[in-house]
Amino acid sequence: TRSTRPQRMLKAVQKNATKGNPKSVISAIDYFCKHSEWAMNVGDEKGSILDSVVTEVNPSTVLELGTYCGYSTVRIARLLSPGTKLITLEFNPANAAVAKQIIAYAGLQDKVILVEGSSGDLIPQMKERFGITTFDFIFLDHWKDRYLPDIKLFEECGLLRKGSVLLADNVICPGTPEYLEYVRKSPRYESKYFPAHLEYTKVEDGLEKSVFLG
Ligand SMILES: Nc1ncc2ncn(CCCCCNC(=O)c3cc(-c4ccc(F)cc4)cc(O)c3O)c2n1
Ligand SMILES: [Mg+2]
Repeated sequence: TRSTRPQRMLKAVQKNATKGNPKSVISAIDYFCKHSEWAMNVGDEKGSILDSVVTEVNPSTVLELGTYCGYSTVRIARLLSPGTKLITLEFNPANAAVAKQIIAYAGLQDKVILVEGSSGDLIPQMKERFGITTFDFIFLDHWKDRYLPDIKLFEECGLLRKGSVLLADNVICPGTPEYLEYVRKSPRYESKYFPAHLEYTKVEDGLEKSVFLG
């Protein structure tokens, strides 16, 4: 049967990247998406903004919603301090299987906990299953209509502390209007928009960074 796009992306990584070299894995995926097949990774332009926010926060506890093939997982994990792990949630088992192999190819498997399931089910389990009190950094890149219910879930579950940083992908394209309205209007968040483009295109998109004020 025909291979899937994530499987072809994995093949491109295994062919063009150097094992244990995260930067080469990132470049191989970006090359594949620019020259072979578009895929919904955060990409290099928005990825550089992601890098700068992760570096600035230097988080000890990290959560990613929507692993897909592991591109942003690799981008984040490569910047974490020794001993720090990131938890990434993916509900599609086939994508999770590809992501696991791409993360391992980058040599970052010891810095990543990949959990299969949906954010709505897993967020309330974070404390008991992973001993998390609060998250320092959260990257939202999953179902766009889950961004708002999930940020409210973070508040209800006491998973945010004064200074927790949430970074949301695709706030323009495909768009997350209710989420944007919430974080920009709420007195409990300080929000900032980083303009960019939809990965590998000239279409307008951007990242919204929201700091929880407690
Ligand atoms: N709740 C829950 N919990 C856990 C989960 N794990 C996975 N999922 C489901 C995630 C499904 C993929 C999400 N990502 C996107 O849909 C996405 C789309 C585009 C895009 C596409 C076509 C265009 F023409 C233009 C833009 C670009 C992006 O950068 C995107 O990130 C989960 N859900
Ligand atoms: Mg995205």
